[in-house]
Amino acid sequence: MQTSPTWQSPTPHHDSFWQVCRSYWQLTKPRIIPLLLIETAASMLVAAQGTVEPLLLLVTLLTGALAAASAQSINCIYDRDIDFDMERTRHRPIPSGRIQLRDALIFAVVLAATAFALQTLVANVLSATLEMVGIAVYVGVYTHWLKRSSTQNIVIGGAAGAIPPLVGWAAVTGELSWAAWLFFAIVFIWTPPHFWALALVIQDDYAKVGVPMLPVVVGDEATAKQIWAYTLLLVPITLLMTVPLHATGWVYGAIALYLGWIFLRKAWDLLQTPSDRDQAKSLFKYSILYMMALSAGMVIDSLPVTRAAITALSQQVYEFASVLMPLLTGA
Ligand code: HEM
Ligand SMILES: CC(C)=CCC/C(C)=C/CC/C(C)=C/COP(=O)(O)OP(=O)(O)O
Repeated sequence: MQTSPTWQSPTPHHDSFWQVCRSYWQLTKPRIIPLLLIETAASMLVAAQGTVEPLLLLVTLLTGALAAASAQSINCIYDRDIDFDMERTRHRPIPSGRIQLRDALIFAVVLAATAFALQTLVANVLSATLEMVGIAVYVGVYTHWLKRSSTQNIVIGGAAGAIPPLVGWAAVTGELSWAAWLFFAIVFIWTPPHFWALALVIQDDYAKVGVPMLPVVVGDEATAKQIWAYTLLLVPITLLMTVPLHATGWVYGAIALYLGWIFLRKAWDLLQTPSDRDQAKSLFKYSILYMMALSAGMVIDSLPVTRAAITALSQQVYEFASVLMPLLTGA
């Protein structure tokens, strides 16, 4: 691993117990984890058609959080040099010396081992293994291999963030279906617009430490074009959940279409003014809301109460039509 010449292991701190807990909490980059868990839960509910055993749901979300926290901790160890050099990340626990490398590594290994053991015990070995694959892809493919060497770093490495839906599906069914892989594809295609919108805003930081994030290398306009292309691909892909897969119904289909329309409009606006940072920031924020709402749409759609309401409604429409049609046709 290369470390920049400015980084030196800082003098250890002598913090109180609660300060130490806070530092370990920060090491896990906790603000990103809830969305990964929302994806996992949505996938579980779609797989189980609305009713999941509470213990299975709880344990899968807990182990998912532990695995993601482990992955982020290892990322913080690996990236300590560039994190020290970037304003935005300088105050993270390792660059600021609040957590030592060895302690962070032990913490990450304990989290991963606990996640694997608990998930195998309560769910199954496939979902537990997928969590470990998530860590391996984020650390090995994204952080080590691509982050510092390719503009496609977050496209290929972004596969890590798309693994939670696979974990959720496997936890419920013990296998991976087309619908599980489609949910994976949705997050995979969503990641570039999500991250590049933010990267447009914070590109100077990445440029300073030589990380070749797309806008740093190709500029604002080419990045906005890529964002537009991925968004254009994303919206129809989300609809495949309903037709032809029938993993979700029309309620989700309508929600996906509405959310996708807003995403497309925002990506289009950015394409018109690629260097408008407010536009990029707005798209980044919306991308998070989009993924939350899309997952919520899947959950609402899969609930037994929604399914029952749709069945009752379509029966009413059918009855109404069978009364109306003879009147209209004069039969
Ligand atoms: C390789 C893929 C990804 C990269 C490089 C990336 C990068 C980032 C960065 C740099 C931030 C700003 C965080 C900060 O200021 O410390 C962020 C925010 C965020 N990311 Fe991503 N992200 C990726 C994929 C994902 C995925 C898959 C999810 C979840 C499904 C996700 C969810 C979030 C959320 C919820 C935030 C907002 C956190 C906040 O409240 O500040 N990201 N992302
Ligand atoms: C199933 C499982 C365990 C999945 C884990 C996947 C995972 C942790 C995805 C998170 C992706 C992410 C937020 C990257 C941040 O990039 P960065 O670290 O380069 O950002 P930085 O510039 O803020 O350091």
